[in-house]
This record gives sequence, structure tokens and C-alpha cells, in this order.
Amino acid sequence: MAAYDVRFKLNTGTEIPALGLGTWQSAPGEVAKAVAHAIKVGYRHIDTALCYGNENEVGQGIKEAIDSGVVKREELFVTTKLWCSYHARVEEGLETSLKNLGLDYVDLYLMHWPLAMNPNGNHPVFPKLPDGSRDIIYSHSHVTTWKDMEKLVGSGKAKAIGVSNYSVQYLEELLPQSTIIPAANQIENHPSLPQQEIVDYCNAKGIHITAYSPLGSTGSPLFTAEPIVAVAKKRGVTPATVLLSWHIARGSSVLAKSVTPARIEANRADLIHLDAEDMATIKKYSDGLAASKSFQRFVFPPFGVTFGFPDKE
Ligand SMILES: NC(=O)C1=CN([C@@H]2O[C@H](COP(=O)(O)OP(=O)(O)OC[C@H]3O[C@@H](n4cnc5c(N)ncnc54)[C@H](OP(=O)(O)O)[C@@H]3O)[C@@H](O)[C@H]2O)C=CC1
Ligand SMILES: O=C[C@H](O)[C@@H](O)[C@@H](O)[C@H](O)C(=O)O
Repeated sequence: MAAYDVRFKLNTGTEIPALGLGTWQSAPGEVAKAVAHAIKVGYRHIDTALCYGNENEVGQGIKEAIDSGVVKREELFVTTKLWCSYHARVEEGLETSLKNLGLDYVDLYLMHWPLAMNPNGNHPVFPKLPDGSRDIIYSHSHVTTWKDMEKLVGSGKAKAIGVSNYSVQYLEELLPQSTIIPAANQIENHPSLPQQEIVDYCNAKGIHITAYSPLGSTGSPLFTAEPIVAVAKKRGVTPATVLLSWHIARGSSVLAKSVTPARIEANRADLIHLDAEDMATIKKYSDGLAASKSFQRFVFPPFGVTFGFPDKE
């Protein structure tokens, strides 16, 4: 099977396509085109979030692809996320996203970060206190939010629910109190931040891992890491291909953001099956970073909370 055709089974029984199109920071005027193009060239998995402010355009791209006959809705896997200022009004969060997207349901609805922000603050998405810090409601537990998310599943409007940015510590708080085990945990993941402890924990619990910022996010800084370049040379592919293919070899799905048609195409078409030797080369690199405590985390918003991430303790 071609690497771009790989799918992974979720604990709901549904399959998630290994490669998804990321849309964070995809600019207005660009993202609808990127989504439509991605679907046209074979992507079946699209990732967005309420806080990206682009669900509307993502929905337009999906509609364009469906209207042109390229794909049927049921062939797509669409993920969106509950934003922090909606933790105390989960159903409203989902309804808002569905309306923005122009969809009747999403395939996966994730709690974006395990932290509630003030729904009545000075901004609907990024409320802040007078001192400039984020307006967080510490008394609202992520477990309460999850219990409200569990209620969504029966509605059919979220086919599966999951979490994002969860550490082992937070999952250990959540799982004993859950009725539904999260279908997925979407986390930052790449050879410079392998998060092996959370990947192993989720694998053991039947929670699928989806990797975000696989290229190191904006400007793709991971392309120059020497072992990635070495594997790329050996396999005759680009560093981007190695970084994306690494997740598929680990059993994780991976989100690659691009608004550039040629990159959208290559990120899918060039995917390969990395072999044991390739994986060992990359593991050696990750192990070296672990030993020198020099993991690189590119996405760490200023919540003022470590989320139990070992590299931030
Ligand atoms: N749950 C969460 O908290 C988070 C979720 N995410 C999700 O994961 C997705 C991916 O992560 P993201 O942080 O966006 O970053 P990525 O690691 O996907 O990197 C995106 C950057 O790489 C560039 N790029 C893409 N493909 C190539 C290529 N083949 N060659 C050279 N450059 C390339 C893009 O440029 P260009 O677009 O100009 O082509 C963009 O600058 C997000 O878009 C979002 O959907 C991301 C962060 C946090
Ligand atoms: O999904 C991507 C990221 O998590 C992003 O949503 C956050 O970093 C957000 O911009 C924030 O500032 O909290």
C-alpha cells in the first residue's frame, strides 16, 4: 500500500487517514483554495479549529470539492476543536464550529487545550486580564469539560471525541473519570520532540496519536537537522518527506500545513515507508536530544501553565 493511502483505526472503529491537511495560520483568501486543492489531489483528512478563525473558509473549500464531484462528505475526515473560552459551553462550541464549517457533523471533535478561559472576558477567543495575562478559569476542570464533550457523541454531530495537548499527567487525571476514552490525542510531535512517554501511554490505552507541527511549524526549521537530511539523501526524498513519513511509521497520523499547491501535492505524493534503519538513525538523533535535555517545542502558547509536559517541568 502506498504510504499516502495508510489509515489508522480509532477506538470507535472508524479509520483516520494518516495524512491530514493542517490549516492553522493559513491566511484568509488562501485556505479555501488550499483545502479544495488538497482534496482534489487526494487528501481525505482536514484539520481546523474554532480559534484559527478560518473554519468558514475551510468549509468553503470542502464545499467546493464536494460540489465539483471530487469527493462525498462521508469520504472526508474533518477534525475541529473546542476552544478554551468554550469549555463551559461545549455544545455551543460545537454548534458554532458546525455553522462556521457548513457541516452537519465533524468526524473528530477535540478539546484543544485542557484549560478553560473566561467565556465573558474582554475578547471572545483570547480574553486577557488587565496585566496582559490570559484570562483563565482555574476552577473549571478539564475533566468537567470532557464529561460535557461525552454528551455530544449521541447527537451524531461529533462522530468521535478526543483531546489535544494532553500529557500523561493530564490523561491520568482524565481517564479514571471518563466514560469514553478519547479517540485521539493531537500533540506536537517530531524527531526534535518525540514525546515518547505520551506516545507509549496513548498506544497502551488505545488513544490514537495525531502529530502536529511535524515540520517544526512556521518556516519549517527542522529541515536542516543533520540526521533528517542524511535519511532524505539516502532515500532520495526531501527532509519534509522524511519528517512526515516518520509518523506513519510510528503508527500516528500527521498534519502538514501548507497553502502552496506544489507543497500540498508533494507532502502527500512523496510519502514513503521508512525502514528500520531510517527509524534507528532518527531515534539516535532524538535520544541525543533527550540526553542533552535539548528537545525543541515550537508551540507553547502563553497560558502560564506547563500542562505536565516533561520538557517544561
Ligand atoms: N492542536 C494544536 O494545538 C495544534 C494543531 N496544529 C495543527 O497541525 C497543523 C500543522 O502544524 P503547523 O504548526 O501548521 O506546522 P507544520 O509543521 O505543518 O509547518 C507548516 C510550515 O511549513 C511550510 N511547509 C509545508 N510543507 C512544506 C514543504 N513541503 N516544503 C517546505 N515548506 C513546507 C508551510 O508553508 P506554506 O504554507 O507557506 O507552504 C508552513 O510555513 C496545523 O496547521 C494545525 O492544523 C498545529 C499546532 C498546534
Ligand atoms: O492549534 C494551534 C495552536 O494550539 C494555537 O491554536 C494556539 O497556539 C493559539 O494560537 C494560542 O495562542 O493559544
